[in-house]
Amino acid sequence: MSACEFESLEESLESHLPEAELSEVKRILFGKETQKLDLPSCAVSAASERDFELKGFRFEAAQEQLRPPRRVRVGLIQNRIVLPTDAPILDQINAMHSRVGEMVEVAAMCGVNIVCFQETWSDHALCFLHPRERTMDGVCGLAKKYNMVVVSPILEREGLHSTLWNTAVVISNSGHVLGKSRKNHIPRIGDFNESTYYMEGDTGHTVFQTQFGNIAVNICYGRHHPLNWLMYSMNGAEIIFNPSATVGALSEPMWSIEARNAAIAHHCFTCAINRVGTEHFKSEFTSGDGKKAHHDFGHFYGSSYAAAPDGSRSPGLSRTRDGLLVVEMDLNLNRQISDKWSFKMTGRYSEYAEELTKSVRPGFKPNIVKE
Ligand SMILES: NC(=O)NCCC(=O)O
Repeated sequence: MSACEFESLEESLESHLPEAELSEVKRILFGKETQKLDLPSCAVSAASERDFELKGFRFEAAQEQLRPPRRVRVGLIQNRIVLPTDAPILDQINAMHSRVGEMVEVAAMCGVNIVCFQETWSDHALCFLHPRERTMDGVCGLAKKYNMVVVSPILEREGLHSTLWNTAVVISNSGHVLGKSRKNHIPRIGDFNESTYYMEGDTGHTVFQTQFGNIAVNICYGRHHPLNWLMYSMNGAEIIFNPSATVGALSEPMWSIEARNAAIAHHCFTCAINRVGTEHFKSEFTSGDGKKAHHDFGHFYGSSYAAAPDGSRSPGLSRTRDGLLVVEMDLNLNRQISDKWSFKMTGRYSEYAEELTKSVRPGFKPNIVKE
């Protein structure tokens, strides 16, 4: 079986482990079990007709006496490209818009309040040639129509000098652009040599206050930087989205750990969304890493999931299919876990800040005791 045919870790465990062992394995691997959401039958049949996976799970929090629950439904959308990479650009754009549009419609049927698409969802190559406004108009319309906050990661072309940023635009459920978060760590690894075309983001660690909670966006490669997650959380993020585009050979063993670890470390929810499929390019390319010239990046393995501050995580979407993951989270869980584990209270942040500042200054001498 090739890497792009293997459906998912969960499916493999379920089909091979005896029932009694399966629940223990899942408890140890995935934490407290997330309950399946009862999704409306119109949504289930629409997803099946439109040929994408639909899954829904709930993270529970304890009932509190002084605060009502703060339940939010989040939708994570992963999708493959619709047309080949050499189809006319406008056809590719339109096809992608209608594909994602029909998935958002199903998210609305499922009562989703905040939806997040994968990194540069309307495609890297397209966005270069494609004025941002066109993408934005359509997405703002969806946000307003469905009363949904939309996190829309795009390629942003800015200003007279055409600076290119890898940006997530956050659109309020009113249909207005609330703001944007630019990718602040740009990869220089393998075929992801993005530093040749994107600038390092300059929007800091912005958090967006929405009707459904305070959200932030840590784009793709930013998830490898623990301090990046920390800073979104320091600014009050209750849910941090990680729209990504990454391939199996490079990052798959890290995928299930990084966003989940951030949820644990910062008492917040995190949502990791990855592209899916293998995309072929007519022209061969190399990335100066000793590999032979090739026509694709490898397999984008999907596997989008959400993680909670108590260390639990939802099952992932498929590694091979388009999908919508609906996750209900009670944001009260963040403070409940913070009261229990107190990482924010016990963290020695001013001490780290002081030592860190010294360590990046010229002449820094590491604190090592030698015999
Ligand atoms: N899109 C992107 O930043 N990819 C880099 C590879 C990775 O971080 O897994």
